[in-house]
Amino acid sequence: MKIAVIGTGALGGTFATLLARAGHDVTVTARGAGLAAIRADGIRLTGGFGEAHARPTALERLVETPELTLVCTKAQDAAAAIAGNAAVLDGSPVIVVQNGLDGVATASRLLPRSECFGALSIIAANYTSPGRVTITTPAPTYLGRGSGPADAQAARWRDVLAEAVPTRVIDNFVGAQWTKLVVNMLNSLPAITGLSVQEVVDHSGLRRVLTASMRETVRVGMRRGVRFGALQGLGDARLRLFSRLPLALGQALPRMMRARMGDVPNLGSTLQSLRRGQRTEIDFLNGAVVREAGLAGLASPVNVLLTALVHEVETSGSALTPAEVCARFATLSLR
Ligand SMILES: NC(=O)C1=CN([C@@H]2O[C@H](COP(=O)(O)OP(=O)(O)OC[C@H]3O[C@@H](n4cnc5c(N)ncnc54)[C@H](OP(=O)(O)O)[C@@H]3O)[C@@H](O)[C@H]2O)C=CC1
Ligand SMILES: CC(C)(CO)C(=O)C(=O)O
Repeated sequence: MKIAVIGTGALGGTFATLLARAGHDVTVTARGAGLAAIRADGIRLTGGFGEAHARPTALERLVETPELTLVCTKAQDAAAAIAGNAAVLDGSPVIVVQNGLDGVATASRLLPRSECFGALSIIAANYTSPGRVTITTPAPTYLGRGSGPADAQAARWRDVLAEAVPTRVIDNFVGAQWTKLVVNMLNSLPAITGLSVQEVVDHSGLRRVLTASMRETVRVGMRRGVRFGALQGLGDARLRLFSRLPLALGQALPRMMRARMGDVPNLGSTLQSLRRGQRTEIDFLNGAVVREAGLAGLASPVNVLLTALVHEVETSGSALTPAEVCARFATLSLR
């Protein structure tokens, strides 16, 4: 099958390489150093999905309509990346592999004639240098669209992606985006401190802040009328219970996520952007919680501060120590 991947970083590189290994005819779009590296030596993947080397066609923009396209940019780049290829993409099926709440809606707006799906990936992929990706956790990817039951088209694309990585089709994709948003509370503290996700969860003070940010996200979702979708053993009943437990007990959730992640350090995709000197996706992660809280008439002080601290580190270029982070949260009552 002719498959295009737009945005060939950590996840895009993973999908492109493994879909090529499965025998698909893969074209990727990239730019600058990434494009030059892929043209020179293809994409090399190491880690949890094994060793793989693919030599996909690499272009700045697509020139012909693929049978399936995966959009794998960070959320802040998705609109420009899709618009830049809209002339050939509109009318053909697109899967947006992205965290945050907005990916599928952005694609549907820019490609009104396309069927647009979303994929939520629990894979932890580290873009070590242009054209090089290491998988630190080989976890499943969840595919779907809308708030209803999974449909036959989603199941068809699941079958294609499953040739590359473990992929499941899910009901209530919109609710699952919220569940993934709760999981992505794992991203901001590594970006602020420079620590891995595992080190953050292992630090008692940072773990309290992390747990409070997750619980705040669940409370905002509940107030917005969200029914959390099933993802990685999490779902509506479990998350609602998590938001009501005493904070100390709630810390079992990030500990469970950490245990599933294994011990190979996971930087998270947000810290990886900072390490490459790029702006982060934070306004679409913790920032999305702040936006949704505003719409619900709720305060979201933990997510407001986490978003601000990531922007502070983006601007200063200097990480904060765990003690400095805890001091910045000292005046908030974490719950
Ligand atoms: N990495 C991970 O482990 C996981 C990531 N995710 C989510 O997946 C999504 C992708 O993340 P990730 O793979 O880490 O991101 P990366 O930053 O590693 O890769 C994104 C790629 O998109 C490219 N890009 C940006 N704008 C354009 C454009 N206009 N045209 C073409 N290419 C463009 C970037 O190029 P350049 O390098 O030139 O900027 C970069 O190579 C995010 O939403 C992330 O939150 C979800 C689960 C795990
Ligand atoms: C699940 C997690 C934290 C995996 O790294 C992720 O989604 C990310 O890094 O953006």
